[in-house]
Amino acid sequence: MTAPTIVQIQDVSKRFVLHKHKSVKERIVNARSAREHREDFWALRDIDLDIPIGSTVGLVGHNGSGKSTLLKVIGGIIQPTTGSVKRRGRMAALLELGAGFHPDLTGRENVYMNAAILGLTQKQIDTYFDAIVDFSGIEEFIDTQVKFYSSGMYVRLAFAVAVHVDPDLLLVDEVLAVGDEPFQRKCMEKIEQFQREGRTIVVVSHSASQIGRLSDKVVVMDHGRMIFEGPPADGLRVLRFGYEEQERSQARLEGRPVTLNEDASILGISLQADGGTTEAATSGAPASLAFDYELRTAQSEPLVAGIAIETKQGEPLYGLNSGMLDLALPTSVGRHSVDFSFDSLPFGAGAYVIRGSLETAGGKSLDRLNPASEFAVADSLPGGGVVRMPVSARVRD
Ligand SMILES: Nc1ncnc2c1ncn2[C@@H]1O[C@H](COP(=O)(O)OP(=O)(O)OP(=O)(O)O)[C@@H](O)[C@H]1O
Repeated sequence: MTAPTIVQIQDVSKRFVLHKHKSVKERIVNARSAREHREDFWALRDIDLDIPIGSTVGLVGHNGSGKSTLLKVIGGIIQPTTGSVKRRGRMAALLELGAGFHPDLTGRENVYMNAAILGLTQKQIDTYFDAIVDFSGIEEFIDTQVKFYSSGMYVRLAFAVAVHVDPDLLLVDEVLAVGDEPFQRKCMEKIEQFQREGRTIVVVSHSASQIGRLSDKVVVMDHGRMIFEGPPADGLRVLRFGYEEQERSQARLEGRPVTLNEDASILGISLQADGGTTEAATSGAPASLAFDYELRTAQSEPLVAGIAIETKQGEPLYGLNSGMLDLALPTSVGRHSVDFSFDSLPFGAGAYVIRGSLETAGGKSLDRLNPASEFAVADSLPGGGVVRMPVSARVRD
């Protein structure tokens, strides 16, 4: 059974018309036809997306890929050129700086105006007002016109209003990055509270760790198109390495047919412990990574095998290649294996992803496997965080 949706986006595209002014010279030369040049620009193309009630969706993508436009379309702040958006429930949106507040009004007046726009009655706003100001931490400036606010103060107040109007759907666009560290933490805690309360959140962020930590689902935008929708770890990998690479590696892991590079391919990279391949390791115990590759053409240049270990959210933890160890790899046709051995696995309890690359010493990529495999670590050493170190302690005095 699929969860009921709070937002349904069907076949949405958004076109902007760009007005390109000709250069002065062109205008003089073609004085009579000196009208400006209009050009269509599609910021969103063919978007279909259902957002289930109670989910947190992270919108990611490179600059200009259409994340903010999609968020504004979801929020009804801009209308799509084609397609439809259905939304239910009360919505609060924290979009780019400058949207929402009137510069000439004071913080207090803006809180009242903003909360009223979001559907609160005068009485409800009176009830929430102190909590809003308290959360924002800017009570000293509440009677100052917001045009004199710093961007951090502005975001503090806007976020405080957004989270106190009891929204079913909260839209957040990057603005959290503006606040200082303690305020960001406070916002994250509030967002986590919203998640526990079953509210729906759509967040645009360039911070992979924020997206990885918050989202149940990631949508990757690329040139106005949605190129991926799925688990955050996979989405973040698509963002970093591209859709093609993620798809290819996934297909290879699942044994689906893919066209391999003619010359060489990585057959697999797996964790070895207690004499066999495993997906379960123990922190502090010895472990090794077996890197298996096949050459179909003999290589004239030396080869370099690279491995990387990351968290499931794609945060890099460790990288190594055979070149750093001055290890000469076989370059003849056939299957070869390299073992990277570690005396003690330094990771804490959690799930980790291995990826790898095979290239020539001159930097030509022969193959990449990303992800190559995953493993889970169980703790045996005391400590917290991602890293575990053998430790002892004694009282000196
Ligand atoms: N009002 C507008 N008129 C014309 N073009 C626009 C308008 N709004 C956005 N665009 C264009 O649409 C594209 C997508 O913009 P959008 O702000 O959605 O990207 P984004 O993925 O949020 O980028 P960023 O990470 O840089 O914030 C950009 O090329 C942008 O210049």
